[in-house]
Amino acid sequence: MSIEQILTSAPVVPVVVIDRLEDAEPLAKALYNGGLKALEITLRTPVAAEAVKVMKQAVPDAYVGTGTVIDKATFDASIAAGADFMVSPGVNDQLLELASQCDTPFLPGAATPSEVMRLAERGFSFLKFFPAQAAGGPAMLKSIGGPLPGVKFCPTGGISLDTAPQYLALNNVVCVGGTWMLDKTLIEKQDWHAIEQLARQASQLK
Ligand SMILES: O=C(O)C(=O)C[C@H](O)[C@H](O)COP(=O)(O)O
Repeated sequence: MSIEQILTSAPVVPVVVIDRLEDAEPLAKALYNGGLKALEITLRTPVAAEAVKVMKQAVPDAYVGTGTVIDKATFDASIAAGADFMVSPGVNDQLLELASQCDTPFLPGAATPSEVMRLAERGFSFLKFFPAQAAGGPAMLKSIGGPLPGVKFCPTGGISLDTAPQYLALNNVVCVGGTWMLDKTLIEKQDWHAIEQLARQASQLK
């Protein structure tokens, strides 16, 4: 399994912040049944690593990865949870070293041409562009694609249902990350049917 296969499995990667472990199974099923095949579970809450394990069992054909991988602790926690891939908002030397010794696909983050070039030099041809909207949005990515056409991106950060198509239209974008389908009120109410509908809407974006 490669990061390319994972990122091309659907146009949108939902970036999940999970607060209640009991939500993990129905939430994963709603997202997957709605057509979102790769799920990024941020390691920002106490139950996140356990939620990854639960989700992998609930939707065995999905790619369940971790997000907010920022240091050795979060890297190791991802491996221990059986993550199918790992996403970082940026990168550092320690993560590059850990990733080079590990088969699990890793998607580091970059927001400037120099960061993109350094990661391309290390062999990465797929990167997270974060924080997408704040770092210049589609115009910035289009500009980066001029001199650096070989690197493809999953822009994430501040992207909505309305702005996602502007990113997806670019040659150097494979998918976008977002949280808009994870409506907090619907999750609070455990309205999984409505979440599935939002996921389906996202999965049909072009
Ligand atoms: O946790 C990480 O590793 C991150 O990089 C942050 C996420 O990508 C953003 O939380 C996306 O959230 P929105 O801006 O609502 O789309």
